[in-house]
Amino acid sequence: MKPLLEVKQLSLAYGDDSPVLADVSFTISEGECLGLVGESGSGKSTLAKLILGLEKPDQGEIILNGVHFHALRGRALRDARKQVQVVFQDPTASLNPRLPIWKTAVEPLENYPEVVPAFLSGVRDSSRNMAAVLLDKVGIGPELMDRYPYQLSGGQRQRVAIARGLSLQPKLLVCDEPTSSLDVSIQAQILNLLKELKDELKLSYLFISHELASVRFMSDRIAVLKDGKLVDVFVSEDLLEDNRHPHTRDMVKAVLE
Ligand SMILES: Nc1ncnc2c1ncn2[C@@H]1O[C@H](COP(=O)(O)OP(=O)(O)OP(=O)(O)O)[C@@H](O)[C@H]1O
Repeated sequence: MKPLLEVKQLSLAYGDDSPVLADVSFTISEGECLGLVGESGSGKSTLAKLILGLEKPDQGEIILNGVHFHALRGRALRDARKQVQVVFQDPTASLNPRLPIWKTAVEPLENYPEVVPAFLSGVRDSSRNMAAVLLDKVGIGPELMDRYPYQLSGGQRQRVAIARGLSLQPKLLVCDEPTSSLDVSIQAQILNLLKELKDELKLSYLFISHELASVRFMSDRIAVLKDGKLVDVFVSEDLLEDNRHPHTRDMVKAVLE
């Protein structure tokens, strides 16, 4: 399958500290979900920030659809940015408390008036109608459209954040611990929703979590990050194989115990 994202020998250190990421390389194909798992502090969120263009690497390259991301400037950078969107861990922090949720859902489309996602083609002239379609995709009915974030449950807020992430019909959605702030009972609903949306909209995901079970459920392949280095990359079905890296085996053991 064609690589959508190529990450090549990425390294980053903050100041004189030891590197947060060292020589990290991987690819994500079109339509693939790559799970990224690692302990707290292993560098997962930093890697996400690099892919989103929020940080610059000291060394290495990020290539999106054949284009070198960090070489881009101006309009070309703006065009590339819309292809990669993100859903963060805490929807309360990522939603504007002063906006009704329908406005938050379509905000990115206001910054990119030229973008017409296929699923919004019939309603592009009305922000409110676009919001209704988007929110419906994530299971938020029109009766909730005018609510503010504080009037929703955590799971509903994360659904709105997902709607916003999808609004520009990105190629890649970076999901950075998208269920970690939610009740266990709600986590499975959000994972199922993300899976359905991935198939429906033919998205690729970088799915980041410290929870092996969620990563295994979501991902086609799994990459294991330890102290800023990728120590293991494998297809999800091979998680329990004998030839896994010792660190991966330790993580599996910890879950089973
Ligand atoms: N802006 C920064 N300045 C200095 N150090 C940083 C900065 N951001 C992250 N770090 C350090 O980089 C390391 C990796 O952090 P990162 O947030 O990427 O890890 P993580 O795997 O996402 O952890 P968690 O699962 O706890 O979110 C940590 O030691 C962190 O303290």
